Amino acid sequence: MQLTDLNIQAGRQSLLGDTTVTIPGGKITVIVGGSGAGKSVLLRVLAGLIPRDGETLSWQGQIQLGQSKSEPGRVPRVGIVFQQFALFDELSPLANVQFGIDHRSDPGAPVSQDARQWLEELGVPSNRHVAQLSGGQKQRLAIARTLASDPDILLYDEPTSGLDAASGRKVAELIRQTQQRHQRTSVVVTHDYETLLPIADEVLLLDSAEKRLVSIAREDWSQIPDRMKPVATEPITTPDTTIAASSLAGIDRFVTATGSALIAAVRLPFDGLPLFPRPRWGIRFFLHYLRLVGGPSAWAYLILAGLIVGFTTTYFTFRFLPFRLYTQPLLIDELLSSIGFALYRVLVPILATTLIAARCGAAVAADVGVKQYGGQIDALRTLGVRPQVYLLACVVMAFLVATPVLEWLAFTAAQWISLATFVNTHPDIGSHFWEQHFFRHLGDSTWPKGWGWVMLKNLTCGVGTGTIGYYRGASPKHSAGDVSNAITSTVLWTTLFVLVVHFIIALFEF
Ligand SMILES: Nc1ncnc2c1ncn2[C@@H]1O[C@H](COP(=O)(O)OP(=O)(O)OP(=O)(O)O)[C@@H](O)[C@H]1O
Repeated sequence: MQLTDLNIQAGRQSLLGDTTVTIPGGKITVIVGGSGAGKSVLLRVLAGLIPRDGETLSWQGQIQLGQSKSEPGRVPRVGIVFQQFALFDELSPLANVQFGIDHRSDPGAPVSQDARQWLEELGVPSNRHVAQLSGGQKQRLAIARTLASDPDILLYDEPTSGLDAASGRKVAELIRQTQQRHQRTSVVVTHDYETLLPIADEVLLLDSAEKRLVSIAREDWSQIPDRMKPVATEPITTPDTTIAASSLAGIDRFVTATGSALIAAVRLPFDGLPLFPRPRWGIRFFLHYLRLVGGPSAWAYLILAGLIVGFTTTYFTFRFLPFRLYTQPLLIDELLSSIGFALYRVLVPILATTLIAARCGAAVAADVGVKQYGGQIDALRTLGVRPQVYLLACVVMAFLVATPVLEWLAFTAAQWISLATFVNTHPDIGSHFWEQHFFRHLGDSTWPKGWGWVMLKNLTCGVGTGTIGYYRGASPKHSAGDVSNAITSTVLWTTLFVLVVHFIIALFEF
């Protein structure tokens, strides 16, 4: 791997200036440096996770990754073992590794070993949930998943951090063994030089005073502790949120930062392509989001909402009718058909889509936000998967299916309670009269007149809610507070979006 004139900035602070260095292929290079020197940022630049013109982090220069070992013309795959592991928590250890295998750099190449063999090789129990694994086991699982995806270059970010000395040595040994067995170019960044220098073929020091990567000859390794100095940080400038309208990256950043449903909707067909590199993972993610958006807890919400609106409209319309004794016999059929019309075309759609926007939008923002904060979205990228393909496309499809179903549940409940209320308050008239008139303005009770308008509202609100939730969740997250802010702003934006959609559609509908 060849780095030429590499410059990296974090805000106004320069982390690396005009650095030219070669990282030897097929060997372990350990990059050491003081805390805050920029080791993790450098690794993320090498992994392709930081755009050149990022908001707070940016870089210039050339990074030549060399040749792919399996296919000389192809850009080499860079795999990364993240400091915080970035495992898919909702999947089992076995499924985490299987995901790596299914998205390996060369899908046509034979699989060297199956997921169970990878877990056995790296000593990870397969019968436990990811959350129940120890730090060392998670670290080994992260290594297994990355190796299973068959990268050409393997990056390790602080692989021994958070481990005791004995576990740290085991992980170091494991890196050495896997290197010998699988012959990958490996780059390890660490400040734990005592544990990791013994496995190094080459050592580079990220010299924070010189802002350079300096190669340290083996005979000088003993001087490393003295040359590693913690770095005084400069304040990070507030990002300039100006939209670079001309560049797609600028649009991407704007959409991610604001969850702008309109722009996202225009981009949606492009974001979703190619649809699912591996269909079975697409179906798995789709079912995950379908459960999240349209699962039984959502049914309870919508049925309850339908019951409330169906009861109040039917009961109070007749209860507070002026001069009821005289007017009711004249108006009762008209009122019933108006109630049916208002419930079907306006009240239930608004109530249902607003509830879906708040509840399901927040659920998606939380799910995607945690994936962003926990590094799972970056992990997807380094496994060669565009997160929009599995996450955004599946979120939107889940909303397309769930929104009409939830709205139908709410309307069925509203219809049922309206009938029950009417029969109870007008026992002498009965249910047949209700049935005749409730649907009078709607025609058929199975495909009522105007179902196309209702569907348009449902689908527009569903797609908008899903995209806003996704993009708010996927915006950069530096703390748990950012996840919480994304959820709050999703609720604000999705409910506003839904109300605006209803207002605009109503202008054409009536
Ligand atoms: N997303 C970001 N936006 C702005 N600045 C950042 C960002 N991430 C890191 N930095 C800054 O870049 C500098 C280097 O951070 P980095 O995490 O790479 O340090 P490190 O060498 O890995 O340190 P440590 O060993 O303590 O983990 C720090 O000053 C940090 O504040």
